[in-house]
Amino acid sequence: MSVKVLNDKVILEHAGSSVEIYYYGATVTSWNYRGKELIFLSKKSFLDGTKAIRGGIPIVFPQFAKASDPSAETAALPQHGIARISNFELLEDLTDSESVSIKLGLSDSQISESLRKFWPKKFKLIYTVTLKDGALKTDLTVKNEDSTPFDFQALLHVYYSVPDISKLSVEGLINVSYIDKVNKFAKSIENDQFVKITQPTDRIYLDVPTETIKIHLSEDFKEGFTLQRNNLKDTVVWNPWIETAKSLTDFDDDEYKQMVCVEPGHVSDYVNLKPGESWECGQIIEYKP
Ligand SMILES: O=P(O)(O)OC[C@H]1O[C@H](O)[C@H](O)[C@@H](O)[C@@H]1O
Repeated sequence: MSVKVLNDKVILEHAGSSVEIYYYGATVTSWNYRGKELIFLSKKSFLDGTKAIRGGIPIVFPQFAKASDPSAETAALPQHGIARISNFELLEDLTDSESVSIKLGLSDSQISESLRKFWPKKFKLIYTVTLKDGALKTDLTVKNEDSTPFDFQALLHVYYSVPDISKLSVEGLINVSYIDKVNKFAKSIENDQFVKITQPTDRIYLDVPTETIKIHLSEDFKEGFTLQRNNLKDTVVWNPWIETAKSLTDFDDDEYKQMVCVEPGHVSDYVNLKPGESWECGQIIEYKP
């Protein structure tokens, strides 16, 4: 069990597994389970802090996508906000017999002037990443350190590594309403118990009541993940598929076959946080080999 602190990232090791977290965006870029990589990271991703990391688990805050309402407080921010393109600092590491974890922090004083002017709020983020045997837990706390309330959205943009997209299915979304971003933002209801990805997919599932979402990697449902969400009511499912993959400069043309994003978030409206108050959310991902 150990925590290795390097110049650009921290590596957690526990029971033959490891997790890598870059300071840039506090982005988890790898979860290696006893020799097997479980998290997708594009081979064309930038890792030098010049662009958001393409893959891993970027943190979306305080705005998901671009704000649709031009009067939103976060409307001037770039796509997916500030967190994924800012350098977090290591606050502490904590280990016990069952897990190893670190806390990373980001305050408004640590973000660039050019970003701060788009959202001039005083805030603090604390992000805790915990590795257990077969489980990865990530928790985010948002603190309002300003003198007035502010609005925000938050999402944990997990890119799962998928051996073969044609065998993948996501379970736990049946009967849930969703906004279909690839169909002019039309609202639909999910009819499938096992959602397959066979085309460009970009859906915001709203107010998902399911306690555990399952991501099946194999058709016999043996290998896969279970996802438990804390205080994240919505879930985005994204795969760019062929044409969008080709248009992304930091994503290889064929990589859409090896990934799926299942992203718990609070994105269908805003959280309004009062001065001095904190808001917490998180996820626990368990891997079943
Ligand atoms: O290309 P990015 O800014 O990293 O966004 C990647 C994707 O994130 C989310 O899944 C959104 O729902 C998609 O619309 C978006 O394309």
